[in-house]
Amino acid sequence: MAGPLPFVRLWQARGMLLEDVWLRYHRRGPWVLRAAQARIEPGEVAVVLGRNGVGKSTLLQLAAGVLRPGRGRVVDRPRHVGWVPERFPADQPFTVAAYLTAMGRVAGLSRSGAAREADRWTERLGLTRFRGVKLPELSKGTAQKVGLAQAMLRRPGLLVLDEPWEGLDSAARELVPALVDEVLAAGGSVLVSDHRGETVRLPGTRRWTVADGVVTEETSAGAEPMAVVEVAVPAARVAGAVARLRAEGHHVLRVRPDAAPPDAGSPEPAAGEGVGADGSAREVSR
Ligand SMILES: Nc1ncnc2c1ncn2[C@@H]1O[C@H](COP(=O)(O)OP(=O)(O)OP(=O)(O)O)[C@@H](O)[C@H]1O
Repeated sequence: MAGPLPFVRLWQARGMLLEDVWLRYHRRGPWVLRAAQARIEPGEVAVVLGRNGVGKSTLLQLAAGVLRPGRGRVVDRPRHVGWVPERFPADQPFTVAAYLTAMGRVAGLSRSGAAREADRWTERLGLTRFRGVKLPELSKGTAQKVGLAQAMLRRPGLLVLDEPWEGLDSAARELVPALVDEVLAAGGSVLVSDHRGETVRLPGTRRWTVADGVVTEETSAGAEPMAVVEVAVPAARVAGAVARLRAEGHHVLRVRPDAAPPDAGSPEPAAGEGVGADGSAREVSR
């Protein structure tokens, strides 16, 4: 008998909710957002749309916890949030390696864990030769990559990307969908603003449109009830199976490489089986 089969589970999860959120920058200033209401589920991408200056960045910063609402609240924000601002603040006197290691520590990693993840992401984003370079000396595109790396140091339950393609070279732009996929595959969610239409390359199911202070949400899944399915596939065919599930519109949230399905003898799991009592379920079907 071959080794254990990878194990994929489908579930209905509870997501993050912006509940009646209002924000203005000054006490007597105009409200930038009024009574914003939006939800995102684990394993989903929400694309934030709207014309320049309408409040997309403001909405993303509220979701990320960078800004606090004047009224209303953000419910069930994941513990680890990766925030990539539109412009990485490179005016800090650290080298790339020192900055990323320090950010890993801020994210709660151990000293060795922070150094290891800083190394891993430096390499992954093609920043190795900039390790010893100070942030203010970086080009805008390289600094943006440092911004991406810091957001991924501790795998985020919510990754917030403000115009992530701005300023990146084409090789780095190709990486963005892969990073998004990784966050989704681990059961996280992704919020992304994009005025260039690059999000067609992402498996986006929700659209949050901001206009005149109001957020309107659309989702292709709508309020449809979600089915719970567990799928075991031979290890060598994981990539193809995941690609097919995605192509059919399912959300693949995580592949567990070494778990045996608990009900391998039962081809039709009972309704509701696997729904996240232990929070470990990892795939949504619609
Ligand atoms: N720190 C701030 N202080 C005061 N006003 C601000 C601040 N940040 C943003 N604003 C204002 O809030 C409104 C929304 O700005 P925001 O940056 O959220 O829009 P946006 O849709 O992301 O714009 P863009 O597409 O140009 O990035 C704008 O009128 C902007 O001038």
